Amino acid sequence: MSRHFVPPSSGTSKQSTLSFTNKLPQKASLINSSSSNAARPGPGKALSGSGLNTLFSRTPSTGHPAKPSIQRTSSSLGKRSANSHEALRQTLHSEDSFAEEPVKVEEDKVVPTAKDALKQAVYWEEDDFEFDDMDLVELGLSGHSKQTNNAKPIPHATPKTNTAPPPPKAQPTSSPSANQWKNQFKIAPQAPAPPAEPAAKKRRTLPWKSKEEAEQKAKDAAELASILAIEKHKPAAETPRPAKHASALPWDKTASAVKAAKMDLKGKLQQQKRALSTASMGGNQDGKRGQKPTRHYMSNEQSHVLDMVVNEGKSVFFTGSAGTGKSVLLREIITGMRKKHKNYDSVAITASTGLAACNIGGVTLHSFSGIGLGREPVEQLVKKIRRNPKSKQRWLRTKVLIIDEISMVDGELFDKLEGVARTLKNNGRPFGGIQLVVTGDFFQLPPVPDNGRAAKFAFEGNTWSNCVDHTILLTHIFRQKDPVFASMLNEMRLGMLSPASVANFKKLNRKLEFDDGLQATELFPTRKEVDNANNMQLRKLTTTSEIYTAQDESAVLDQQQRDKLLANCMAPHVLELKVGAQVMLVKNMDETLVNGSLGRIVAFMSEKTYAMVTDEIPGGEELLFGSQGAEYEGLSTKQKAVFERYTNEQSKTSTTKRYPLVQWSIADGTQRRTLMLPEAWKFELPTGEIQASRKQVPLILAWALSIHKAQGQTLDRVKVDLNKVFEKGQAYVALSRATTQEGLQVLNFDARKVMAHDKVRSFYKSLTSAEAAAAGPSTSAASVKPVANSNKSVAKTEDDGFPDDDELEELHAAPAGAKLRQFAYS
Ligand SMILES: Nc1ncnc2c1ncn2[C@@H]1O[C@H](COP(=O)(O)OP(=O)(O)OP(=O)(O)O)[C@@H](O)[C@H]1O
Repeated sequence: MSRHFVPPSSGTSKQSTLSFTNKLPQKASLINSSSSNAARPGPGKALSGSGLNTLFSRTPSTGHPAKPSIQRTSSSLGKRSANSHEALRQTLHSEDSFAEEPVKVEEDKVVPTAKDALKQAVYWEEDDFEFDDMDLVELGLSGHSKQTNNAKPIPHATPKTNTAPPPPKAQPTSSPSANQWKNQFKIAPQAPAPPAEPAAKKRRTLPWKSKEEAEQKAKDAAELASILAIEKHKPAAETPRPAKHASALPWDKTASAVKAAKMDLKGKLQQQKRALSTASMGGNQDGKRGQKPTRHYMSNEQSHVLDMVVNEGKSVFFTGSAGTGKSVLLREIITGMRKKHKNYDSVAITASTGLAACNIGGVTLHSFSGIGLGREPVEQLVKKIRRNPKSKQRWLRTKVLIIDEISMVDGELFDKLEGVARTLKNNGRPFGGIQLVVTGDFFQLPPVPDNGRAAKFAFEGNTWSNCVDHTILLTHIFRQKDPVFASMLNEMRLGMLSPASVANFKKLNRKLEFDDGLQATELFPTRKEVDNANNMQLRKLTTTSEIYTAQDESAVLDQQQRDKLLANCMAPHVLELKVGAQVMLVKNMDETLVNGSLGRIVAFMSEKTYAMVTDEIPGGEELLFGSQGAEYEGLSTKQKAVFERYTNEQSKTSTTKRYPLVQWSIADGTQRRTLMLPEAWKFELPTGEIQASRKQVPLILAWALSIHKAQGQTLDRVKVDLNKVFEKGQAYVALSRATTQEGLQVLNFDARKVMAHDKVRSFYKSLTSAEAAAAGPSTSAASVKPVANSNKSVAKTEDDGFPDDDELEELHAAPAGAKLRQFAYS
């Protein structure tokens, strides 16, 4: 049965209360007595508790309770607290403790009046029950009760007292009370047992981890050695304290605490290392976790847009010619929006093509919206989405919709999505109140025609002007530093070339030669042309092929869907490489090795050999692959061992996993070699759900590249044959990848091939600069126009049938004609 400090009020409540209040003054007065000799009180007798006196008495000056002195020994504490607590226990537990009874007064003592005593007893302050004091009471009592074996625990308001704390021995314990106790009182010293190291197990580890681990082990060993050196000199009388409450001093640590600290440190160092490598890696896909893009300082116009979008929450379309930093700005916006909107799926990141979506860690607009081909009227599309809870939730949760490469989004599709958003969100504002962040350059690749219907540009959509608060033109070109070249490209973009620019472009019809032997990457409209060109070059090499097959995974898609989605990945499923092959990096690695960097394979080797060559043998890498070469006989024993290891790896029978060692030609003219290990690409929905992932060596053959894949890239060496270019915008996209005229070769330049849409030209005439837009809106969202939807054909299934990037390539490459339209949509 539980016992109550205050008697229960049922039945004789009035009497009980009375007897308690009458009794309290005399007990309380004695609690505050300064007598050090505790008189054992009998039932109803006066209580003198020195232990409690210590705890609750106030210092005259401050009126606060005096803290227990830490110089006390455990025996004195035990005795005093035992006396006081036993007295208190007996008083409180005695059946007549709260009975009305005349107060017995000792003659030589000043007897306080009931009022005075009550005052002293009741007027405790908040900090009278500080943690230390409370713990001490509990420990003193319990410790004593264990020792004497006859005292019962004091009934307590909390069930804590039911747990008997350990006796005051120096063994570490997890009980906070015991730790508290030990931290406050000196205990007979005990020699710490020598740390028993568990038998070292042979750890299995990946080969490429060995270098990292060796470094880590050396650091850990040094740290442990320094700790142990200090441990040697620590005072023998000290008792090791439990790790949880140990001081920061190394000699206060137990062997297990040292080990725990070591593990902790190791974890932290690894975390730091991961963070560092993550920060230095530039992502071309996953903006929120894993790879992060190289950060740039935003220009004024980029900052204006960033501010408008992130801080002011404006719906914005920002555009500008190739190389004005739209993609860089978009990545900053995504980062800002993710910070602003804590819910992961509030910000939907989409693009018109799979590749562009992959570049910003998003999904295609079609995939996000769940409308399949989107040919039905809005009402039917809404029904379709409502039938799919995932699509519906995506729409309902979306607060911000980001669309990259808007030039390839059809105007009708844009209108339909606007209608869908308004209906699903049950919100009459443009796009159902979703903030739109749209970017792209309408002078670049246009939307593909749909089922024989000429495609409209998104800006031609009925709802475009209502949905976009600001349309902003970025004007500073980062990619081409040469103003003449930048202006040549700008004229070409508008399809209005001056005779001087035509002459300059014609001058670029010459063969490019580079000291490093690398060729300019030729850009073609179709993937077929690209594959032919690359394979032809690869076959010319007499070295042995090394095949890398991607590790593709998906927990939610079937194989066909997964393969279709992963076809948008820059890294191919199967990659055939040879020593001497020209390759392009398809992921940002650091400041100098970026998406688009060009290099040549110089060797294939295991990570272990690479680590030995680069770290253990001074100049080993240079000896193996440098221009000097190496005379075997002149090498040291260590060098010979590595060379033999490397040679063995090259044999056909070797099963060691080897990776390509690439010699990169950096833009500043320097060279650099790196061993290329597999990297991961993840395709995620706005909810963060991973649809599919690919792990592959981040390289592609780079003698040739499709214009479609090149869109968005910055390349130092480019070759374009304009005879092969058909679609408006293609020539501009291809030529504007180049950073310099020196790095650009143009075959068959013809001004008539450089075409621009009149509609696009007039649309751009209406745009304002970023600074002007920051001053006020250029278009206003007044009222929402109804969306006309007349196409009644039925789509197959959700996300099914929309042309993938290969098909888009074909469509862009084709001269206008029905044949390819059928290919895409039939
Ligand atoms: N604020 C900046 N500071 C320095 N360099 C920048 C900045 N913004 C962009 N760049 C550089 O300019 C080049 C082009 O940038 P980006 O690819 O973002 O342009 P873009 O407008 O998206 O081009 P495109 O339309 O051709 O895809 C890149 O090399 C990029 O690193």
